[in-house]
Amino acid sequence: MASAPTAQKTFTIGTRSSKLALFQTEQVQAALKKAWPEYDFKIFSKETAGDLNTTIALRDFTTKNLWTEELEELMIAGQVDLIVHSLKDVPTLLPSSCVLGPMMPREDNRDVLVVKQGLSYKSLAEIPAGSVVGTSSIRRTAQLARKYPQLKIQDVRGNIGTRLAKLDAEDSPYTCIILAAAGLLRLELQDRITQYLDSKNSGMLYAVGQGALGIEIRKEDQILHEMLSKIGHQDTTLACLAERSLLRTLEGGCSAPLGVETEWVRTPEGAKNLQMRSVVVSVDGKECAQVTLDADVSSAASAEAFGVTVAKALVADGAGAILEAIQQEKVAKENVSV
Ligand SMILES: NCc1[nH]cc(CCC(=O)O)c1CC(=O)O
Repeated sequence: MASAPTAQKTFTIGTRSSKLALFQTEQVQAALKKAWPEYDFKIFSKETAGDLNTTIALRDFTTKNLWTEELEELMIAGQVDLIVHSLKDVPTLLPSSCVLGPMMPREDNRDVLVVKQGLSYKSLAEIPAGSVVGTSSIRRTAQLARKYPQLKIQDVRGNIGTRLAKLDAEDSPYTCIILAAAGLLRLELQDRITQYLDSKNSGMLYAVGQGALGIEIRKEDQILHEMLSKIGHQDTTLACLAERSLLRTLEGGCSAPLGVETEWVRTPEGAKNLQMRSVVVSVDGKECAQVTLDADVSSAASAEAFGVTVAKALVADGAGAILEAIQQEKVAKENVSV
């Protein structure tokens, strides 16, 4: 019998208290319990600043750590041992004493179209010109403006249930909204998915880390690192590290209009490579930089290096100017609102 790595018997998992966050955390709890039955894993949930603020568009927040900071403080203080996040919401730079552990298999990474109840459109291409699409994501807004300029875009905030209710309300301005497949699938709302969006059928790429869970631990916590390795999935971890390295290198943070699509592909020589499609689009959809590359990625270091390579290629294709323009507009806005 393998020897137990620690005398600690109970581990506390921190999470936001939204339905989706709790559901995801219960999945991690169950996987850990199965892999390490001799230990107990209890859940501590907390509403974060991000949950409490549902009126302001996300991109207008100046602090990037809306969803993560308060839980990180509790972990650094030792009150929780690990934190389960939607990886998409985890900033690319973590506090120096925190790291992400090995990642569990990723859920579907794509965005999806959800059409208002009672309407029969089957795809983005079928939505009539002038219809309103609900999204508060600058990435979705920019890509829609580029590929579907005939559609109007309007903010829709709140958790998944709230957004669906806003879509379906009788006096709703929206014909459809765009959401991540993962959240709907985890909440067993797959019936609401009208169309899965990808590079081939709609040209819509997803957010860095989308569909994956980020499990954050204290950097020195070798024991939890070892425990998480047992439930981790190398292909997911490496793809997500590469995506996050790309975003970090572009320095766009969560408000960058960056879309990605990673996939493990066979090279003509039979090797397994990580392929990354990536796009940076200006908010009005008029400028666009895009790059597709693949590389032999077999370690965290090579995943990070690949992300940097893709970032440099995107900048060479014009991404730098697009991001700079967005940054300048943001600074101008902040000055006005003071
Ligand atoms: N930004 C909010 C958010 N963060 C994580 C998810 C769920 C899907 C995931 O795990 O990526 C969502 C909702 C959405 O974008 O539709």
